Amino acid sequence: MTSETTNLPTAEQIRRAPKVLLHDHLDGGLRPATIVELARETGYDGLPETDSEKLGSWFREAADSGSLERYLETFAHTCAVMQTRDALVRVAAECAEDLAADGVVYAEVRYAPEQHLEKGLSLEEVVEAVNEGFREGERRARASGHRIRVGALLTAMRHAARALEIAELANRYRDLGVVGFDIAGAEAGYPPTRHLDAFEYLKRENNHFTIHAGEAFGLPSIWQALQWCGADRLGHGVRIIDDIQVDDDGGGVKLGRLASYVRDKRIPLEMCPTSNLQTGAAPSYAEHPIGLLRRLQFRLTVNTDNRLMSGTSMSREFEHLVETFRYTFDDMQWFTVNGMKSAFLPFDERLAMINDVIKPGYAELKSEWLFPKGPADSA
Ligand SMILES: O=c1[nH]cnc2c1ncn2[C@@H]1O[C@H](CO)[C@@H](O)[C@H]1O
Ligand SMILES: [Zn+2]
Repeated sequence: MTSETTNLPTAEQIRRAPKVLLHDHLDGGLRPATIVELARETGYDGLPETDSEKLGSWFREAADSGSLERYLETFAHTCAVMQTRDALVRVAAECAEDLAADGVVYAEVRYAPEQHLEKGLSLEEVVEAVNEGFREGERRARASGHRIRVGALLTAMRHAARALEIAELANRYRDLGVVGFDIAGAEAGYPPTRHLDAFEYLKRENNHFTIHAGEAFGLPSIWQALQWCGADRLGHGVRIIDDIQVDDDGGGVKLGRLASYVRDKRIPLEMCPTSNLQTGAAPSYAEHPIGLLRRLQFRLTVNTDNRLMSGTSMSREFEHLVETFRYTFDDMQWFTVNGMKSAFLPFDERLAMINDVIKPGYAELKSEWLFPKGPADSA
């Protein structure tokens, strides 16, 4: 057998490993250079920096605020340049391309259509432009040797009052590129039950939704999202650890009723470690609840949340986890299979992705240590 050290995935192997992403915001993942260009083209003069490198740093620093509310303020600039059809197509195409280049084989990318109406687009035009961009990005990825499938999640903003309308939109575009629904925005003061009508509508339509809950607010938010609203998954959900008691010596662990329910029912948790560090939902990678929840075998998935604001990617999230928790390829595969199991795709397609793409991909990576590297490998 190989030693533990040689068994740890390298950064390059992590990038090549097939990955599944369920929680990524379209307006949180723009390339800085694209923001600069779109601002110039569309006449937006509110950017804090016009040099793309400085702008990238500005987003990371401004988002690193320790508060979700301050973190969310940075989205004003990305949304400002995503108000035309062409801009939305471009941003969506680049998103799919960037994810594919990072080894993501399946992604659900979310955005709030209601935030892209300032220049006269209708909700339908927004959805169609983003879908067109995703299809274009998938084609470009394929042309450069990567395969990715991208589905859209339509988000309603929790402080606003358009959730039912957006849920109906998600239902109308079901099977046409939209795979589900979500609510996002400031959590404290905006409980998920404010939008109960939207969730009840989607349930009657046999549709899928996830809810941002248990990020900036604790157990009541998770409880409402699951037991009142009926969420299929939880965006973040890290505060579920408030319902788990660990003995001082780290030995005994006791789950409360809600934590037991989440684990027993295999409710998928969309973990976004770097984002949680920035908003103050977790103090450090080492102390991030993902470590404990992984040991307790909750159904965890690894996600980026906002690649621009967090200066991250799926590979980088896994690099941090490998470094912190010494996760192996088996752990990576476990998270990835969990992601695919929890996707809002039909069951047969999820199974095929697991058996025909994910498992063979990890088997190949795990076998690499058997074959000594030769000169051909450096090509
Ligand atoms: O981690 C998060 N928690 C809550 N809301 C978020 C998070 N990241 C982004 N958004 C919000 O979702 C909107 C649609 O994509 C973004 O504009 C942002 O306001
Ligand atoms: Zn999010």
